[in-house]
Amino acid sequence: MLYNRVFLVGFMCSGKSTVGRELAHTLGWEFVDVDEEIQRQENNTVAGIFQEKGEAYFRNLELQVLTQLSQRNRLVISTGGGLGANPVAMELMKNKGLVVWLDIPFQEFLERCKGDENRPLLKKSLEEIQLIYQKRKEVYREAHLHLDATKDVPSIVKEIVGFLNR
Ligand SMILES: Nc1ncnc2c1ncn2[C@@H]1O[C@H](COP(=O)(O)OP(=O)(O)OP(=O)(O)O)[C@@H](O)[C@H]1O
Ligand SMILES: O=C(O)C1=C[C@@H](O)[C@@H](O)[C@H](O)C1
Ligand SMILES: [Mg+2]
Repeated sequence: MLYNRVFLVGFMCSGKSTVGRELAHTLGWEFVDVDEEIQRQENNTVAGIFQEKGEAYFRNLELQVLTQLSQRNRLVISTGGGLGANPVAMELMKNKGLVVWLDIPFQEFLERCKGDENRPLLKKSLEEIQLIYQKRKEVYREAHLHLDATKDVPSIVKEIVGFLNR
């Protein structure tokens, strides 16, 4: 296989954590979710880190954790919604593995994500979130593989495995 790592990127609630876990299981690889790894290292929630240390601190930590993880092999890495939209992170991921964009329409994001207390960005107005959604696509679209993430999880996993084995 050409790749040792798969990075999943996409907007909030596109399914990065859900698909990542299933994909790792199918490949027999390890799975790490960057948000969960940060929460473990900081012994705090994402919302708590944003509140107590600020967003810039969180964004810097995301990049550090991604760099550490990019040195491990046979690993599926689910990124946070903002990390995959950082051009520096995108460049790093593309050099280190297969980058997959899980793409969902804005409406689907609203339905899946509404009411989630642990996502600080959801405190912004709908107009602001929609702008962030549009802007992030400019970076997400640099991924190697662009998938319709409204499909069911097993179909998405199958597409990624098919691409890895092509
Ligand atoms: N393909 C899918 N079809 C239907 N529901 C899905 C699908 N993938 C994920 N979901 C659901 O959408 C919600 C968000 O999924 P998940 O937490 O995996 O997204 P995420 O991309 O990791 O979000 P975040 O950016 O906040 O980390 C969950 O309730 C999950 O069960
Ligand atoms: O879209 C974002 O900017 C974020 C998404 C989540 O995965 C977390 O990383 C955090 O809530 C920020
Ligand atoms: Mg997640």
